[in-house]
Amino acid sequence: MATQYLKRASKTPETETATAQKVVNEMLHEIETRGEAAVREYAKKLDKWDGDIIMTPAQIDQGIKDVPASVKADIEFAAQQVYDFALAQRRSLEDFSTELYPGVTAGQRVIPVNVVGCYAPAGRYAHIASAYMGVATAKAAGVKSIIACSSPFRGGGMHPYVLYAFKAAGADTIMTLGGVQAIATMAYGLFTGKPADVVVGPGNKFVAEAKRTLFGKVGIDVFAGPSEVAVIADETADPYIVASDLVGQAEHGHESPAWLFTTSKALADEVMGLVPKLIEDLPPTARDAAYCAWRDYGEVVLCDTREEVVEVSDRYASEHLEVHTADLDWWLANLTCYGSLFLGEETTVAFGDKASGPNHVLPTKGAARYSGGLSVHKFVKTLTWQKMTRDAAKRIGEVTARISRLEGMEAHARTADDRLRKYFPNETFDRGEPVQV
Ligand SMILES: NC(=O)C1=CN([C@@H]2O[C@H](COP(=O)(O)OP(=O)(O)OC[C@H]3O[C@@H](n4cnc5c(N)ncnc54)[C@H](O)[C@@H]3O)[C@@H](O)[C@H]2O)C=CC1
Ligand SMILES: O=C(O)[C@@H](O)CS(=O)(=O)O
Ligand SMILES: [Zn+2]
Repeated sequence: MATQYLKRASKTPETETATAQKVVNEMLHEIETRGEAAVREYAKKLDKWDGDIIMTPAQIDQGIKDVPASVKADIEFAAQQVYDFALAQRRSLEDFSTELYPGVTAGQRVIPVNVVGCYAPAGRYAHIASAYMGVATAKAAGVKSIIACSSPFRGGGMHPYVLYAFKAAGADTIMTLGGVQAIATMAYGLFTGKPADVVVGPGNKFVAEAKRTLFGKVGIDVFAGPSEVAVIADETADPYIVASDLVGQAEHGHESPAWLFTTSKALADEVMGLVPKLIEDLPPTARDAAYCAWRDYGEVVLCDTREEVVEVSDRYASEHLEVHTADLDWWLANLTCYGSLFLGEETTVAFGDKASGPNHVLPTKGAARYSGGLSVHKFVKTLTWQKMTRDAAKRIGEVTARISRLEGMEAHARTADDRLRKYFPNETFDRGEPVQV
């Protein structure tokens, strides 16, 4: 396969994993052992926060009192888009029952989990959109108790717009806590007495590792760490728009990969020329992040054919994937690994990040090979049930007894025997040879 790296990264999304895991394991051990006291210590040490953890209604009102009406309107619009998309997802999931064999009825119920924890990051930027991405989706799923956490913003309390977004989307409890200590608090039910059944939300490498480590004790949405973007572009693409979209996501942080996969050398050359200029033109926080991200993680891959591009792109399984090419339907039909797909120049990752509707909490580090992003599905359980008539137990009971004995499981077999004997005392059945060992 003829692929050529016109720019190769010195780091991969896995580069920082081991360091983060070490920090997270130590913190989780401390929090598991010493509980709320350890959480308060980390909040003070890492985020300079020693105020209340759970916000009272009066503190919430005070925190949002100066949010301008126009900001409220934008947040409400975007939160509604996310809620409506999630509600459409919820409606696509149906309870059903079916007769599998005469007299054997089985079905599924789709029901929400009881308690969820939603995290919205606020280290480098105030992630207003992440606040409604989690909470509005949990609300659409029908979750009764939604606990929301975001870190104190730059040494102060919770950012007022993040707070407003939590409240507008319908959070029941709001806590001023960031990072590992927030994720652990929600998972263990510290301060609230309500351990979350599922903890969701994006975050930096520490947040993502904390969720990964706690998975099992608590459900999680997906490994949603430092943002990634990939753009697929052919000779029909606009190099300026492509470069702008790569830089648009590289501003997330030092560890945010931006990848270009293309069949056009001319386009690749133009984009590589433009990206540093666009980065140079950014304000300081964004410039610093995007500069390091492009330097360490940026890649440009040139392929001969679009089939090769699909292969490369599926291997990277980027969190966000934009396609700027002719024949968009072909790409939609052929690409299989991405967190969310943005087809055509008219849409862009930022639209999905903030306001279009499909969720922006998405898989990173290759997790898109096996999972999509946050959706209503992550907040519901598909539970199965069954019942049967006595007549149906005849056939099912016989097969069960025989298979149980073939497995060496005599006690299982006897539960079937008992029923056959009780319901059909005058009949004989082939129930297999009793297990002797
Ligand atoms: N995959 C996805 O769906 C999304 C990912 N993101 C990503 O979320 C991330 C947000 O990161 P941040 O701005 O940092 O906010 P954050 O809220 O995730 O992290 C801030 C917290 O990190 C903790 N922390 C900082 N340094 C630490 C250290 N040395 N040891 C232990 N804990 C430490 C602090 O407690 C602080 O509260 C970005 O990487 C962004 O790309 C954002 C939105 C969506
Ligand atoms: O990684 C992501 O999903 C982010 O790009 C979302 S946001 O830009 O932080 O809203
Ligand atoms: Zn983004």
